[in-house]
Amino acid sequence: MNTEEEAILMQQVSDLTEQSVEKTLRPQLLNEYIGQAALKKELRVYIKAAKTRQESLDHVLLYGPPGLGKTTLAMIIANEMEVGLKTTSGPAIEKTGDLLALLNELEPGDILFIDEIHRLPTQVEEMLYSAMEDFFVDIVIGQGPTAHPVHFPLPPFTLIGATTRAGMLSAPLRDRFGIMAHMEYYQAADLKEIVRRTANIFHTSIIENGAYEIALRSRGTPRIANRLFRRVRDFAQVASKEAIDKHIVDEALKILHVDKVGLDIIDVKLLTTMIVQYQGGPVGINTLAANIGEEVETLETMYEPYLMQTGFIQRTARGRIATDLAYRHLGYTQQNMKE
Ligand SMILES: Nc1ncnc2c1ncn2[C@@H]1O[C@H](COP(=O)(O)OP(=O)(O)OP(=O)(O)O)[C@@H](O)[C@H]1O
Repeated sequence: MNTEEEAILMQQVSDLTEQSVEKTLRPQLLNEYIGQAALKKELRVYIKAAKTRQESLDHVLLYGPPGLGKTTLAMIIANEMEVGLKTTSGPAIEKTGDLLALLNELEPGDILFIDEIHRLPTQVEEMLYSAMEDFFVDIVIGQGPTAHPVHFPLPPFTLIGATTRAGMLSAPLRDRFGIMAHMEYYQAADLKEIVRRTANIFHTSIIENGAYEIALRSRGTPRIANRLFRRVRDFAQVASKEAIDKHIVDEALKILHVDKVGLDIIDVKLLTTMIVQYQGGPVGINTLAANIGEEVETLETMYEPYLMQTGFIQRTARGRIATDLAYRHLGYTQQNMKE
């Protein structure tokens, strides 16, 4: 095995470890799901009503930035409804036959969870319309003169779609979801609770100010909070700290280049490029992506939403602009000079 193959294998092992850690950390019921109070309250009503009527839950669209707990929530809904769950993702369903195979396996009331639903091929998406609305699909079997339509009834089921890009969903698909659930970035107080819960699962002591400091730097995102917690825990272990406190969090996150408000190297690179090379903008996302060597989609889904939410950049018709807050945060004046 050459060095490149070894690096790929190591990355795969690390991805698998991350995934299995995520599974362990997933809350199972709404009561254990921290934050998103308004959404949970709504879901409780819909779940209770559907169960009382002994009907399947209406189709649910979960949308919002990555790592906020969409997959977790889909699993919780299945647990609360006490039904089976089949999980897949948009890119994994390549042909209508793939979708049909999934639909065919559903028991009455089951949930089909499609992550990244905005990436479904058009034909597959079109097949979903009648499946969602009237629980049937019409397919054509055979080719040429022998081709004939077959009507395929389905059991009532719930489709839960998750997307980071609700705007990319076609109107006919979007309109077939009866429950639209917008996932919000988490408040620091909720993230602190998530960090404490994770510490508990890992049998690690954490002091209030340590959990809060991780929360403040987690970009409102549980997945990031859990990841930072695990890295800080490594530093605490090597430093033989009995409990994680703010001091060790500060030290570890300095080494990891995560700043006081959670910006990482790429955020800083993005803002600095806007300020230094483009006088704060407006500048197009393609230009920015090319400049800092990242994919446009990565910038649009992982970085931009948080930078906009926290007021570091604004989106205008002519491109992105860096705000005064961004200048001040990075120590620049409006003349692009480091203060
Ligand atoms: N409200 C919450 N309370 C506790 N832990 C949470 C919560 N939301 C998410 N998590 C944890 O954060 C991690 C990421 O959650 P999840 O995979 O559900 O996110 P996601 O929104 O589906 O992300 P993506 O769309 O990128 O797959 C999981 O380990 C999960 O346990």
